[in-house]
Amino acid sequence: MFNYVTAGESHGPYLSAIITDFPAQVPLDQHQFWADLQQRQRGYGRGGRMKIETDRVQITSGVRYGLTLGSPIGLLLANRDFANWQEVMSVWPTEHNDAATKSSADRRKRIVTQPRPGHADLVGALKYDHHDLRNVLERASARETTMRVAVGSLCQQFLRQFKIEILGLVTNLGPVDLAATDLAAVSQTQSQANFRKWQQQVEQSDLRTVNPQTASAMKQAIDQAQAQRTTLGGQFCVVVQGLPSGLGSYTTAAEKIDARLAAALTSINAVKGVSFGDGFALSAMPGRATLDEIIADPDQGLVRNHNHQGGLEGGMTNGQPLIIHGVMKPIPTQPIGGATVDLRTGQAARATVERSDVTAVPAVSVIAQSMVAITLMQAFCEMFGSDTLPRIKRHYQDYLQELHERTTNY
Ligand SMILES: Cc1cc2nc3c(=O)[nH]c(=O)nc-3n(C[C@H](O)[C@H](O)[C@H](O)COP(=O)(O)O)c2cc1C
Ligand SMILES: C=C(O[C@@H]1CC(C(=O)O)=C[C@@H](OP(=O)(O)O)[C@H]1O)C(=O)O
Repeated sequence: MFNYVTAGESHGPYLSAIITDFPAQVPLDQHQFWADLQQRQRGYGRGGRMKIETDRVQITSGVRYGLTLGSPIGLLLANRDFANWQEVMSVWPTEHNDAATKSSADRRKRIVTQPRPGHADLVGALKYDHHDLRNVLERASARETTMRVAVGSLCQQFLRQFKIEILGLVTNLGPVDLAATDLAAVSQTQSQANFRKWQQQVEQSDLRTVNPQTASAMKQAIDQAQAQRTTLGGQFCVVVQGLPSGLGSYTTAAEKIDARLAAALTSINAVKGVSFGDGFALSAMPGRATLDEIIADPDQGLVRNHNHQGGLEGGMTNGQPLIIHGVMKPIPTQPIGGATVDLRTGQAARATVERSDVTAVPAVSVIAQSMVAITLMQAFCEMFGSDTLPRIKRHYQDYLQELHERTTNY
């Protein structure tokens, strides 16, 4: 089955990934690949690290002359910041990595013993018996999501072959909301050309949102948070157009596509909640107002009068646009540090503070878009095969034809 694994520490020499069972004969566009990676880097409110890095991930195997081969696809990216961390992040022993605990030596080695609340530091150190918390935080960092966006970009290029388009956008940042009508304009877009326009608008906005006034209010909120030496969270929405009905399955818990999407999105650092369609608002609605009623259309087959369920029924896509909402907590690292305990002494301390973002909600909307692409491609290949693109296309066309006949000929 199509799958992937990533490796790499935030300030280590490289990030890498291996994708297995990506179908053969899929044309890939290198510029689109890099443009998707750039989207993750450019959001307003990020810290200094994004100025150091240029995430031009290299494809090292599995692709020849722009076409996938069906063999494992290797991805590799050198961390530019490693140049400043060669000693600290050395793979092999160096003269400084003995057990010395003098504070000046610690500073040189950047040993971390004061766990930051809101991070993996404390639990990770106890679980894996690390005494330098850097052994935890380097891998727990969201730097790893670079590789997920790289994998997701290839998945989006595959899905585009089937006219499936995905867009992640920011719908809230701290105190500022995108108006529900603005979001509805995106999620209810009918034509592919218009959806493409929304995609372009989001990609050009450094807040990754669709209303310039909202974007500028969000920027002000970020500037204010920075001036107040704190951070902000927010919300995002991922909209998918052009999906067939039937991805996922009601038959087993593991196959339910809503469960798989929720797992994929909550696997992103700092994402604390996910909902579908009208989501939490459904609880306040009378049941009769929540139905996406079924109507027979002589040309299109069976259509719906609403999309309260966000394109999902019974753990399967139902052919309506997929609408997923997610929430990101505020960046946990605070410039003033949080109260903690030094694990070396047991004394109260302030958490270690390293350079940090003020917010990363625009980046999260890109990562979420990628995770949705990965999850949908997995379900798609389970249903239609994963050997070659032309064969998958034939299976897909057969299925669409079958659905059309079944829902237009009575
Ligand atoms: C794109 C992105 C950038 C992030 N940048 C930072 C950061 O600069 N500083 C920080 O403390 N946390 C940052 N985080 C959040 C932490 O990675 C995350 O909160 C932490 O690993 C703990 O995971 P959890 O919040 O899922 O429990 C970022 C997350 C994402 C997705
Ligand atoms: C490196 C990235 O994000 C990082 C995610 C992150 C964290 O704790 O998650 C902390 C910061 O790391 P640093 O201390 O190196 O600046 C962010 O910059 C990235 O998104 O590529």
